[in-house]
Amino acid sequence: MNKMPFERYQPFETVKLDNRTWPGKTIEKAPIWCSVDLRDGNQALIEPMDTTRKLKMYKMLLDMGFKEIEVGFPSASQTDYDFLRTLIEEDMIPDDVSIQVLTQSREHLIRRTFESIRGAKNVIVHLYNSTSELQRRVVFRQDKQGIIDIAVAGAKLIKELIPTVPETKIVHQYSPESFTGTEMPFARDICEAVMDVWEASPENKVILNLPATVEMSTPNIHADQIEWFCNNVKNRDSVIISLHPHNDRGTGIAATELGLLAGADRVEGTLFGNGERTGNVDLVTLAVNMMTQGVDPKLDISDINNIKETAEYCNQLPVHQRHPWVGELVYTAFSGSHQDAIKKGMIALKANNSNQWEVPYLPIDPQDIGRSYEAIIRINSQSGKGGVAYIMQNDYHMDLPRDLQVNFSKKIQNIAETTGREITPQIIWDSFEKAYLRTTSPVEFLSHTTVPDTHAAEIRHLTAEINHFGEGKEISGKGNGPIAGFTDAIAENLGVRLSVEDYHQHSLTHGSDAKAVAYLELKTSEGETVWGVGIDSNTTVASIKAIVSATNQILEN
Ligand SMILES: CC(=O)SCCNC(=O)CCNC(=O)[C@H](O)C(C)(C)COP(=O)(O)OP(=O)(O)OC[C@H]1O[C@@H](n2cnc3c(N)ncnc32)[C@H](O)[C@@H]1OP(=O)(O)O
Ligand SMILES: CC(C)C(=O)C(=O)O
Repeated sequence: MNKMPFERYQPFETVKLDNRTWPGKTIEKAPIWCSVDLRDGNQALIEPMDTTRKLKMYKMLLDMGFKEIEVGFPSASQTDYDFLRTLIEEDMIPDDVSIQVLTQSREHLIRRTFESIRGAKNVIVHLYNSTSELQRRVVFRQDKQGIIDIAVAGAKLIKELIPTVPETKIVHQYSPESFTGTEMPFARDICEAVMDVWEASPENKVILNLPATVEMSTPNIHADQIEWFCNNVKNRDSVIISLHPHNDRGTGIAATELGLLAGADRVEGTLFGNGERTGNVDLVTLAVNMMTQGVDPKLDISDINNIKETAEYCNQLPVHQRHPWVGELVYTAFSGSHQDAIKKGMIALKANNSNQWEVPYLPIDPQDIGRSYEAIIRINSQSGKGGVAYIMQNDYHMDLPRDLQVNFSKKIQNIAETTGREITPQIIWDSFEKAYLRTTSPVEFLSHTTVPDTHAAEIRHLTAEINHFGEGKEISGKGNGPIAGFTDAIAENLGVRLSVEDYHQHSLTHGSDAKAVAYLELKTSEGETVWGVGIDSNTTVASIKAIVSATNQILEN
């Protein structure tokens, strides 16, 4: 085996943080959410959104309840600029919503940014420059002071330009881009230098956005960095600490949740995690995660399928079938023991009549976010009797007795193994009909009458009209009821000897056209078990049809 070149990489440096508090905390309220779909998400697309797509995304973000939306990098592209002008000129920004615009700390870009926001009511002007040791050395070739100078120059120009937009309330935001790759004391120093320019105060809070521009460490280190920063930045009550995690290591959600425990107030991210490389942190997952802990997420995710379809349209990228909370397969169990537990959990839930959700393998009620129960159980060769019984119950209202479940699931298992394919509810029903509902051929029941015996009141004589291999026939027998009388008639007239071992029935529908289903476990004279099932509006006839079905199985085998 080839050795992996691990020696080319260094472990990420830990943060010296005594008495960290985040491990013992829980998330108790939603953060301030800021969607960056139209900027960070958009800049990572194969084909950036056109105006139609941008508007569709923007409107959906509003519908979801976002109050802060980064609408673009207006100084970087004419499309972003024009889109912002459309939002402002066509009065498409609600009064309680702030639009956010990104700019590098470069004079011409900042000036153009201010031109783009003319006429808007609430704008977050988002200034950034990169601060990590690597970027300082390789990209900017500047020492720490040089990097602080870039940030301060941009901050000063922004302050200077505020009078040019008198109708606009400006909130300041600064990002030490690549924060997580920056020495913490330097990150603090550069942020404080910018805070000083903007005169941050409790009344004039500055947003300090601390990006994990590239996710490079385990989430606990991210949390330590955030807690360190919250503890060490001056005038904590004058700043809003914002997270901007990416997902390079696949732990963007964990890093964000731990970052919130560590003291952050705000989160920037995108729907389903679109964004550079492996994406920004996924705000939908974060919000639903919160809901699962009994916390109001303050975002409306009640129609997650629509959010997904819109995001897929706008981004022209699919959302994975296993994506948390939204993927096509995430509420579906294929494996037998999961299906059995889900089926029992759903029954228990109904019986408890409680509002609290509690079903094994289903961490939320799919209906709470607009998904259905339709696909929670699907059948393949990994499935067991519980799953098959669930489909019969859920899709066809047939509550199979346990021994029939065992008998039937073996047949389904056989089909699944032979075909190697998923077994749809329709195939399950067709197989059930073929196996147990064989009520028309070679024997078909037409009608029956019973009369009491003239000597023994408990004995009744039954006469039945049947079709037998296509020919009308009258058969008769006796017993203590119509079922016993019919099995006797079948034995005497057709030579098929059956004894009833077990009997279950329930109604299938309600109202005047109500039907009943009867499940009969019968034994042949050779001791073989045969299950027959009959459906009819008359419960006695349903049972007789079940005997007919068992008879037909024997006659045809
Ligand atoms: C982590 C993030 O996602 S940050 C956002 C990134 N998004 C984008 O880049 C999308 C939009 N960007 C663009 O369209 C372009 O990059 C523009 C219009 C902003 C700038 O274009 P250009 O000036 O032609 O080129 P380019 O981006 O290569 O400029 C790099 C220069 O800006 C400097 N620079 C980069 N970022 C910053 C910054 N935040 N503040 C100040 N200077 C910066 C670089 O050091 C470099 O300087 P140099 O030319 O002296 O070496
Ligand atoms: C501009 C900043 C916030 C950014 O997009 C990043 O660091 O990923």
